[in-house]
Amino acid sequence: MIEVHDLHRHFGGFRAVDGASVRIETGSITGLIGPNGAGKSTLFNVIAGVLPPTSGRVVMDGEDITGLPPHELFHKGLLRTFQLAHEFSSMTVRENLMMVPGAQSGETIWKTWFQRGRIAAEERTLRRKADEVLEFLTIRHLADELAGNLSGGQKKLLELGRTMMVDAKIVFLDEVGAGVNRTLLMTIADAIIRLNKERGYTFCVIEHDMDFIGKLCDPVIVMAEGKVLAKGSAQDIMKNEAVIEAYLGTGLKNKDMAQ
Ligand SMILES: Nc1ncnc2c1ncn2[C@@H]1O[C@H](COP(=O)(O)OP(=O)(O)OP(=O)(O)O)[C@@H](O)[C@H]1O
Repeated sequence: MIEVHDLHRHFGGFRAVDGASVRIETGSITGLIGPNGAGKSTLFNVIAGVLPPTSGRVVMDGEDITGLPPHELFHKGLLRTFQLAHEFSSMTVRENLMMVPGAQSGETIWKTWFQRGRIAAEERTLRRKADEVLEFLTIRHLADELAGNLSGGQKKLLELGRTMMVDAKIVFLDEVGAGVNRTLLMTIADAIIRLNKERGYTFCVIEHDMDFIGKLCDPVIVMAEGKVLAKGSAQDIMKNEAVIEAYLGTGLKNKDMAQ
């Protein structure tokens, strides 16, 4: 479980996150929504160690993890997905999975230098694991494709696949649906649900598409102006007056909330 206590993140005098307290229960797929500029990504970045907080605390399973750098959180099983780095686009999909830090045994180069047989065995294991991940995500046929040639949605699946190469416990997904076609979006939703049900992953998902949020997330947390405005089931949230009010005038509400 992740507990965020009275978190603030200011940029100069601007309060991007302004005293947010949230709880992400183990085993949940928690949605994080809110109008543009509500502070969702900033909150994510503070939890995932990408940005230090101005004040407040982040606790994971009882342990204070406030301000820990991403690689330490990574070893604790807390991962935030990022768009594929540019340099990985010229590698194949399978190679991208095999390169995930921590997926290897972590031996020093010096030791492995004398154990080439072992490296080969480790590479076979990694390759098998990568292929299992691709199978799970229904993109085995893309194994030898260059990552740079994937569509937006396929890249999202690959990002998800990278979290499966290590023992992720909780995964933060930012704007999964941006630029992804409907069919692929539902493939991604299915993969998230199966990872949650079959492998015990906890997810926290930022997304503007309310169909996607409604299909996937319970509970849904709504942020506005750096604060938590409401928390509840997707159905309740869509009926909540304060939430509707917060979306009014942003142009988002009409498209995404009024369905
Ligand atoms: N590095 C930064 N420096 C200054 N202001 C920032 C910085 N990062 C974010 N902000 C501001 O903080 C506010 C919250 O941004 P944030 O990206 O967290 O919102 P969001 O809810 O994720 O919005 P969106 O849905 O548009 O991505 C915005 O007004 C943004 O301009």
